[in-house]
Parts: sequence; structure tokens; C-alpha cells
Amino acid sequence: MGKQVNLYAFSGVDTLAPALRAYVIACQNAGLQRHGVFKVGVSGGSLPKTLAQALLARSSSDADTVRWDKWEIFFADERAVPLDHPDSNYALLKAELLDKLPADTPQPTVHTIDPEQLGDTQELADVYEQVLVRSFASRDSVKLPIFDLLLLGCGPDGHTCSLFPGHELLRETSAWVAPIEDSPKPPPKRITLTLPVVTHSVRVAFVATGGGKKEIMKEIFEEGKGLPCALVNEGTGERCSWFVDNAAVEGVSYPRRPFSL
Ligand SMILES: O=C(O)[C@H](O)[C@@H](O)[C@H](O)[C@H](O)COP(=O)(O)O
Repeated sequence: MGKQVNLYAFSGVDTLAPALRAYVIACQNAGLQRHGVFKVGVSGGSLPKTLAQALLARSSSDADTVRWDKWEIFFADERAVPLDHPDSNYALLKAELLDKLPADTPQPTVHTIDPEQLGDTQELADVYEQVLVRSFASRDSVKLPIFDLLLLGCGPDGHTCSLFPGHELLRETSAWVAPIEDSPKPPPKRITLTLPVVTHSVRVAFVATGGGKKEIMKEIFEEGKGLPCALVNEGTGERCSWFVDNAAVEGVSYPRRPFSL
């Protein structure tokens, strides 16, 4: 496994959130310098809530400002459901974060799936891939899109995005976005960024909290065993940072780093 993956452990979400904020803003500022916008992909699960806690806090200085109008938000994975469905990752992000942005704040650009394509998961993935192509570059000129940051969760089985352990999708090397119709975590029909896209991101941050994660964290950091989260660690190394609470890494021997940018 990539030895230099950064593991940052905090006493709880209240201490994790300010560090995550500082990290995301540093990625944002690097993206703004690179190309004038910040291209970020987000997962569902518990991530949007923690992200909101980090990002909705008041800025303490200009350097600590979230430049929402420069954000282009994509979904690292999304469920094949209408955008207002309780299972929608967009609906979750909207409820947790987007709806809470002050009305006078210039709003981010949010790239949702096309709700007209829900009947055909392959088509849903292809159309979302075209959204990436339009934003990142044509597929003829770049092999893979380069996100400034992907903010991911880690499932209790070691899945991330909708890349599940042992699933054939882990071997996908050509598509940027792929359909899955048999997700072991409901709902079964989804689309997901593929592993090469995830590992090509400038930075990847995982957020994993709670004692329910400690067994899988041990497996990811000590054994790997081809688990999707471990594959991301291997493919990204020092470009990958884990923001966890102590409960999630109890008994994990991998060395923690004090958080710094
Ligand atoms: O759409 C999804 O199901 C998520 O994107 C999924 O990949 C999630 O990030 C993990 O399952 C972790 O979820 P928790 O943070 O809730 O444990």
C-alpha cells in the first residue's frame, strides 16, 4: 500500500471539521491558481453532513474563505433515482449543505445526473461522463479528467464511491463514469466514477468516523486485500488524506500524522 497516505485522527467531528475545512480551502486555492475554478467531487453517506459542518462555519480571514461561486461540484457516485428522492446524493447534499448557504452568497455550479435518463443506467452514466468531458476536456485530448479534490466516504465493507469489493467494475479502465446495477448497498442502480478517475485526482480525502469503521480501517491500512479504499490508497499515496476520529482507528497501527497543510 502507498506508505505515505496521510492519516489524520481527531477526538471527534468537532475537531475534525476545522481541519477538513482548512484542507478543502487549500485544495480550492490550488485549483483557483491552476485554472480559476475548483472542481470537486463528493460522495453521499455521512460525508455531506460533516462537510457542511466544516464549510458552513464563519470564515476567520480572507485566506479562510470558501469561494462558492468558483466551485464546480460533481458527484463521485449517484443513485439512479429522481433528484428529489430520499436516496439521491444530490438531495442529501442539497439538504445538508446547499440549502444552508446564505442567500446572498454567489452559488456554486452543481452538476447533477440527468433525471431524464433514469430508465437506462448505462445511458445515465454515459450522459454524466459527457458532463465531465464538457467540463474537463475532450476525451481525445485527455486520458482522464483531473479533479482538484474528491471527497469520499468509506463503507463498512471497504467500498468507496460505488466501487464495491470484488466487483468487476474495479477492473474498468476505459470509462470515466460507469453504471452499476447490483450495488450491495441499496439502492442497487447507481453510477460511479471509476477507479482510474479517482486515483488521477490531484487530491483525495476520505472522511470516516465512528467505531463502526474500526474493523474495516484495520483491513484497509494493515492488509489491503484489494479493497476499493486500499486500491485508492495505493494509487494516490501522499495525495490521499484520511480524516477520521479516534473511534474509527482504534487498534489500527498505521501511524497517524499531526494535521498540517
Ligand atoms: O452513495 C453512496 O452510497 C456513497 O457515496 C457511499 O460510497 C458512501 O460514501 C459510503 O457508503 C460511506 O458511507 P458512510 O459515510 O455513511 O459510512
